[in-house]
Amino acid sequence: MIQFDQVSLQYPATRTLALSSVSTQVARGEFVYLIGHSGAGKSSFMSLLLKRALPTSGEVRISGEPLPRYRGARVSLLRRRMGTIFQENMLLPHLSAYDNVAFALRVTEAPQKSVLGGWHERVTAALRLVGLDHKRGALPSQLSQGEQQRVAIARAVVGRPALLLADEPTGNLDPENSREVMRVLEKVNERGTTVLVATHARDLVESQRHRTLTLRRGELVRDDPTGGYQL
Ligand SMILES: Nc1ncnc2c1ncn2[C@@H]1O[C@H](COP(=O)(O)OP(=O)(O)OP(=O)(O)O)[C@@H](O)[C@H]1O
Repeated sequence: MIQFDQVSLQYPATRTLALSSVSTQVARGEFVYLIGHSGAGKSSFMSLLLKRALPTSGEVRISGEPLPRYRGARVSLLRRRMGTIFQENMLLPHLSAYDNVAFALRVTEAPQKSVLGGWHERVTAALRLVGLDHKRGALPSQLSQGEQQRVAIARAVVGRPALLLADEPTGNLDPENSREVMRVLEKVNERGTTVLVATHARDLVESQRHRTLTLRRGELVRDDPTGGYQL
């Protein structure tokens, strides 16, 4: 699903070397944590996958295809095949939980295809997956932080992405809500979506174990298939 081959990323403005010769692969269907101190390069790793940044050297491939070959409309297509979740859930404040999820489907799918696909069923299924169908009419301000983050997950997966990228998805949450969000991400993974989670949440990485990649000052220093939080 993801292949990094000797990937380095240096930001031109500051000349910061955010990633240094990183090589790794993530297979379809895996659940992988990306950990490291602040500034270690986790978000930069994600930015390359979203083609928000280009490697200074080396190659990033998704589904076997080098990312630089993706241009224009194909970049949009690439992003549609990826769901994203960030620390700030960025829900639209004036739309209900249901409409936030439906809106995502509307902007990512061709209209005729969506009609055939049954929007309503898909939005309902996504809200059920995160356990919030009963709150479908609530505005984000009427939901707890944890519930808002679960709506954000529903929005990220309603288009059935092959890959879900989550950058600090539990950053704003208390331990109970954090565990719940991680359980929902595991459910998404069980349905076949490859999940990559960049996180500082030691407790979660320790308790809900998955393969763990550790970055240190831009270098990939550890790849542990059994997981555990060791920086
Ligand atoms: N747009 C940018 N321009 C210049 N330097 C950047 C940019 N984004 C990140 N950096 C630098 O690149 C390095 C890696 O940053 P990155 O955001 O990838 O780390 P991180 O592991 O995600 O950190 P955190 O856990 O704090 O979010 C840091 O030294 C950072 O200051």
